[in-house]
Amino acid sequence: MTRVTPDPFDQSASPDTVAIRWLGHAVQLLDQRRLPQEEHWLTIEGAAGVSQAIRDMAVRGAPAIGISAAYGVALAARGADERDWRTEVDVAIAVLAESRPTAVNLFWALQRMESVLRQCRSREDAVARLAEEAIAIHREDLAANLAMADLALAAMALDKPCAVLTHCNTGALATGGYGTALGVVRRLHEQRLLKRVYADETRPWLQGARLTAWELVKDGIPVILNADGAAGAILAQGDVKWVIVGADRITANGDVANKIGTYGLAVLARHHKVKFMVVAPSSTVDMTLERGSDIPIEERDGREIRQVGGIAIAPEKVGVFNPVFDVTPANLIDLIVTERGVVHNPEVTGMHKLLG
Ligand SMILES: CSC[C@H]1O[C@H](OP(=O)(O)O)[C@H](O)[C@@H]1O
Repeated sequence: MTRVTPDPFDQSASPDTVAIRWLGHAVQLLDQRRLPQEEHWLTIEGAAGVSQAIRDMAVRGAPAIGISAAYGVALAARGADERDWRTEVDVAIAVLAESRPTAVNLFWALQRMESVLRQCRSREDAVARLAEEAIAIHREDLAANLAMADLALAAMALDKPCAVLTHCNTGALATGGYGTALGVVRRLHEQRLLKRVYADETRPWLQGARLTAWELVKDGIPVILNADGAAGAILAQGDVKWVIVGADRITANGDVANKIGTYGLAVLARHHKVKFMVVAPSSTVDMTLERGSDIPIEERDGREIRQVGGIAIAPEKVGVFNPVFDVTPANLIDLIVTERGVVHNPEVTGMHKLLG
């Protein structure tokens, strides 16, 4: 099936879900805290607002965080004083870097923006060039997702439709469009190779229930929502052939930080002889860190566990442990797919052969 690359900047040309829009003077973010009840767009005109939106998870998902931060830097140049513009943009980059610690795409995007900033000779120049760079980061992410979907399907070499299971939300909402792991699910569906996708609800923030289910139902892709605790029983049934997830940071040895619960899923997949695939752009690979234990893991407020939708489901005073990512060791992963190529059995070569 031929696919026309959707343009995230041309809403009329693309029927696909879009979560980030660049207006030139502002960035618009589809507020993911309010989905699926409401499609509410935030219009943000400065870097501090973008940083807050990332922190509060109005925008989330590793690539989407990086893209938003890049637009935040572009906005900082626009709003800067003629005399102090360089210092003001530097401060904005520092503020954005504090937003969330785990997804390396944030730091990767800020580094790209910083190196363009270093080449700018005037505020006017910076306004134009930083916006161009942010748009390039956005477009490249969408292109990477489409390329990864092709590479993943080739590696899966399916001769008949299969069921898969996914965790969290790795779709258009989490990326520059189309999705990473969910992009592979979309492509399987387009190629009539998807029986159904099981979507873990993904406690505590419910990215699976609120976002993945919303995206897939909207696009007519057969999805079954399940409690996270049901994943083992689903894999035991033998219907699911692949677990497909995204990533927030992949270290040089092929370890993968992803949404909390991913590690348990990988253990279950190995036990049930189900293949385990990670799909992430090269902007998620951090070759400066050797292993997963080096990755800073974000812990969020205990209210995310004690409450659901603002309603208490546990005693207010109970102690809570709320790490929002875990690390899956390379030896539990069968395949890592990036837009630059595929790594089979990453425990053997790590990411060195592909990106070293
Ligand atoms: C396409 S990567 C999405 C990635 O982001 C998620 O985390 P969060 O919702 O906290 O930003 C999760 O780890 C996903 O795999």
